[in-house]
Amino acid sequence: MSTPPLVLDIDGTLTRPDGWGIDSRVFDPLREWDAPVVLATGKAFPYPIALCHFIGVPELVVAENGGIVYTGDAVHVTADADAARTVVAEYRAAGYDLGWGDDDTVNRWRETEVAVSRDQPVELLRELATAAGLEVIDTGYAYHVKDADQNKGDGVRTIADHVGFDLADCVAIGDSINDVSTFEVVGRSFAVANADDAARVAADEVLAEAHADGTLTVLDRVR
Ligand SMILES: O=C(O)COP(=O)(O)O
Ligand SMILES: [Mg+2]
Repeated sequence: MSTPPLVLDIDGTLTRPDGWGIDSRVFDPLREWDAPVVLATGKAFPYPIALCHFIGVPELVVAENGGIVYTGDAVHVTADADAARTVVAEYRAAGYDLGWGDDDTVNRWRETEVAVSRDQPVELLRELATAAGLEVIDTGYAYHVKDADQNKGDGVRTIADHVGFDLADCVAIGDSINDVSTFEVVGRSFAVANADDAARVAADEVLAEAHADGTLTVLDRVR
């Protein structure tokens, strides 16, 4: 059997056992992976691009939960942030804050949604988002105010079509609700042990190992 293309979430999936920072053990196996490696994340576009660059693999990226898709030769923008920015402005006007400090590097380059820190109260945010026809998803790393149509799975499909690999051959690994749409489009899906309930239910298999330990286990098994 040939090496399968990979679709990898970042936070919770490539992270160290404490949940923060990339586990350096993933760098070499990914750089040497003999098939496409797609990073599919909720983070803003520059983060997964930089990670591909520093791993040393071609840039194939789904960012902002599917709002931005990079096929290696074209950027596809599938959503816009106007409605989410309005919701967040209302949230602020009610006395709340996004929780990232003045410079807000979490949202500075974000084009199609807005992320709010999980240490901020979510009830009013959800209410305002629902009233605007948007949703709030909790990835375990941030609340994302976004268009409900925007998802990672559609972005993965766009990349597979452009690059020319078969989704049925792909192996995906993830940890949260924003990976469910990815799990639905690929051939085989794995949730790491730290995954939330939505990811556990959607995955073909829930791993015994957490974070990068789980991901490294899968890489060993499917290589
Ligand atoms: O941006 C987040 O909240 C989580 O990022 P992830 O999709 O790479 O886990
Ligand atoms: Mg994640």
